[in-house]
Amino acid sequence: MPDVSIKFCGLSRAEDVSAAAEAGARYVGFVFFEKSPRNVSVAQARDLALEVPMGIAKVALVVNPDDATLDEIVAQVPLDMLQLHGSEPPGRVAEIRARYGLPVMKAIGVAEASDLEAIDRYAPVADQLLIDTKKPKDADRPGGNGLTFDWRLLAGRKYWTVPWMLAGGLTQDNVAEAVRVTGARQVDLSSAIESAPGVKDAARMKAFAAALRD
Ligand SMILES: O=C(O)c1ccccc1NCC(=O)[C@H](O)[C@H](O)COP(=O)(O)O
Repeated sequence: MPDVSIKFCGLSRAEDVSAAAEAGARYVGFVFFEKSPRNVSVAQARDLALEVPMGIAKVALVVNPDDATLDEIVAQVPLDMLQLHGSEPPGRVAEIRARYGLPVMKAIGVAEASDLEAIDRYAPVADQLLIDTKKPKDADRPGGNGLTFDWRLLAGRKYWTVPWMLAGGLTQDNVAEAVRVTGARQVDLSSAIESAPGVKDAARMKAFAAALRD
């Protein structure tokens, strides 16, 4: 198994941060999206971020944010990256990257081959891409739905001009296969490390990391 970096997303308690660090996460994500069971306030995110050990990147996940929202988050929360998980067009991604001077990861939702065309549009304006399952029509959030997409869509893709992460329904049982099929060297997940919606579980984080290591 190659070395694969893990991002655990949607942490909301200090013990989640400790568990993520202990499991070997290289990124942790804080979700700013009111309809999500993982939603955190700016103050909560700040407290959590201050608990994150050096060397683990702190990522703020936002959905079609306006400048006022981002101004507040960036001013209050010590961050290493912004994750844009809405329908932000490439120009807005570039604008956010320039305005805040933070690396930006743009999420791209995939359900079919044509969705991959977005990779070429966003790679020039983002520092990383997050290739995630496309939001189902009836879902009330654009990510974190615990659903996979057809990984074979990425199988033949050799050239990526920016680093990328694979996401969408990854679990301790399927991640080795997902990495094998797609060639991903970074993975992101949320649902499979929860014991209930929004409640992270230390044992599941550990088991997921072990599945990638062993
Ligand atoms: O997790 C959320 O609640 C969420 C809400 C709004 C936008 C994005 C959201 N999550 C995005 C992530 O980065 C998830 O980790 C990613 O979609 C994978 O989630 P899962 O399929 O649950 O592992």
